[in-house]
Amino acid sequence: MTDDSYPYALEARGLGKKYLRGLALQDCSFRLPAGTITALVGPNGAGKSTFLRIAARLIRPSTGRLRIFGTDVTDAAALDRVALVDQDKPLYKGFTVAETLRLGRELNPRWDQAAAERIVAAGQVPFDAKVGTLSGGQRTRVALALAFGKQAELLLLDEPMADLDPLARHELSALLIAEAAERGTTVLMSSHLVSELEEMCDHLLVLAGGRLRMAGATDELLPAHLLVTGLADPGARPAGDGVLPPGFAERHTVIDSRVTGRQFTALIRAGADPGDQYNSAEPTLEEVLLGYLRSPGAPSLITPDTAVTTATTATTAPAGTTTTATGFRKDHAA
Ligand SMILES: Nc1ncnc2c1ncn2[C@@H]1O[C@H](COP(=O)(O)OP(=O)(O)OP(=O)(O)O)[C@@H](O)[C@H]1O
Repeated sequence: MTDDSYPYALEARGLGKKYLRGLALQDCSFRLPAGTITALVGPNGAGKSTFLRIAARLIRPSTGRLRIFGTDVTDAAALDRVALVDQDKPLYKGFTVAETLRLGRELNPRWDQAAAERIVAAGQVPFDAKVGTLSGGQRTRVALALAFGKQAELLLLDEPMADLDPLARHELSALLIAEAAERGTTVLMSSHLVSELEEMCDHLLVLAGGRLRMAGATDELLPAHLLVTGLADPGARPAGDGVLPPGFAERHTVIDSRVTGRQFTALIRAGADPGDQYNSAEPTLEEVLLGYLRSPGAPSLITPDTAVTTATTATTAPAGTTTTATGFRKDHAA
């Protein structure tokens, strides 16, 4: 179960990954409090799967460090505490569902057979069916059953609901939240389905172009922004800051702006009052996410509970080397 004495499930400092084709992740620094359910959001190719695969020890970071409940990810001890449900859901096609769960039981000393069976049974997946004959959604269910059976403290889910029908998605999300809440499991899940994220997640991590754009609790991030609408500058081009009234971009940190007809809409950081001549309201999660996804160059926002001090973010480890937690622990122990 979760180590109550260690407050952070994940702590990344200057984390980066370089593939032969280029950088997939660069200089990511943040921490996620234990017990949170976090949405990992970003456009295609943003680096989400790369981050999840580093956290699951499937690939090594090229730079920086990642700690899992205080243990460096390069330490094999971190593996017992983490389960990843990968986009590809690699399972043995020739095994039946029951044999797959038996394998899980034999490989994991803390195996919870009842939890694993509950997840399979809720989808009426036959225990004697071969995995290779299951639909994509049924395979997802078996992969989630394996992850929950393992009783991992940190559950990493890479687009877990993508191939589920809406009913199954709804039922499985509820089951997942209930199971996670009962055990205090920390969940980090990537998804493109904002409605699903809104229901399930209390924290957000937004990546774009391999860089961290936003991190924090949703109930802090949303009030940190305002969605402002008003009359667009009539002489302006219909794109970018040009649509905004004169001086607006100088007075506010503008994340994204658009024009529809004669109206502009701007997502800005809350702070200076935009004034009575505009309508302003707290944006929804979808409006904030769309704003950051549309404007990858916008200034990033990392809330204090997810920020790490920058003193050691420059620490790097060459690809393929084993890092130790020593300096990191010193700076970071709560
Ligand atoms: N094994 C690999 N070798 C080379 N490049 C890779 C590899 N895996 C990923 N990449 C590249 O790294 C970048 C990030 O990929 P990643 O799969 O992490 O993105 P993602 O955010 O999960 O995207 P999606 O939403 O499409 O799943 C992409 O440009 C991708 O092409």
